[in-house]
Amino acid sequence: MVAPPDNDVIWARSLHHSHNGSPGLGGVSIGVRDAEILAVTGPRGSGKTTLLHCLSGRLVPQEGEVWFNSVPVHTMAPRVREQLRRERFGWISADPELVPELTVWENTALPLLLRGVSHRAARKAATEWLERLDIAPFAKKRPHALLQAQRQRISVARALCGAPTVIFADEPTATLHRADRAQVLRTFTTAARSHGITVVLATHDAEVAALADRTVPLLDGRCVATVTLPSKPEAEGRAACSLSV
Ligand SMILES: Nc1ncnc2c1ncn2[C@@H]1O[C@H](COP(=O)(O)OP(=O)(O)OP(=O)(O)O)[C@@H](O)[C@H]1O
Repeated sequence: MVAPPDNDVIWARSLHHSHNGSPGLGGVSIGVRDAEILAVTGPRGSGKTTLLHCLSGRLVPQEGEVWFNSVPVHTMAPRVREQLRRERFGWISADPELVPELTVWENTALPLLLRGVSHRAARKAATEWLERLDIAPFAKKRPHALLQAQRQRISVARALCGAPTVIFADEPTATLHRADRAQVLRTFTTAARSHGITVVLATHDAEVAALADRTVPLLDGRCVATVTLPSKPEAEGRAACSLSV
């Protein structure tokens, strides 16, 4: 095994994975730097979800390596991988995947409660994130009483509440209306940047990808290029434009 570069939080080499014979990934290598927002883009079926599942340890690739902070994930026992995901990663998908029996604040605080943080401290942290996402008034309600857009905000709050090292966001705003989408994404990316959270964001939406520092386009399960976006005022020092295949 080749050790990954020190400055990559997530590093993967030559990932291959097929789903019951249907090709998902055909040899993807990727490095995700500390505190960057990386967009994985591509049309439907290009392998974005499969890649995020492999990078986050949800799925073990049939071939290839995944490393997190220089620790191999692909060789971890399932329980260790699950612990890594619970303690260091956050996950947001297009479908909020909330626990229907729990209230909004309990759903938000879940990553902390699962780690044994006290109810009082977990509730305080959850309330802060719910306020930032403008859904604090619903804290005591259950998910079914909320609109889809509000439920999606809870799943964003839950991912941030766990103070993870990396958040994997798979089409996080695909089901939201345009105005909602812009606000949720702005809150999410601003929070990730201010807390130094690395984000791997899968999207087929160019407007969403434009919020990232760097874009990795996929096509038919392969990387076609890596694009570093022109530096923004808050991203001084990044390369103006680079292209590599
Ligand atoms: N559980 C599965 N069973 C069978 N085939 C699958 C499964 N999951 C993904 N695939 C196939 O793997 C390929 C990559 O799918 P994947 O969902 O990773 O792409 P994607 O870029 O995320 O697409 P989308 O934007 O539609 O979610 C597609 O051809 C898809 O049909």
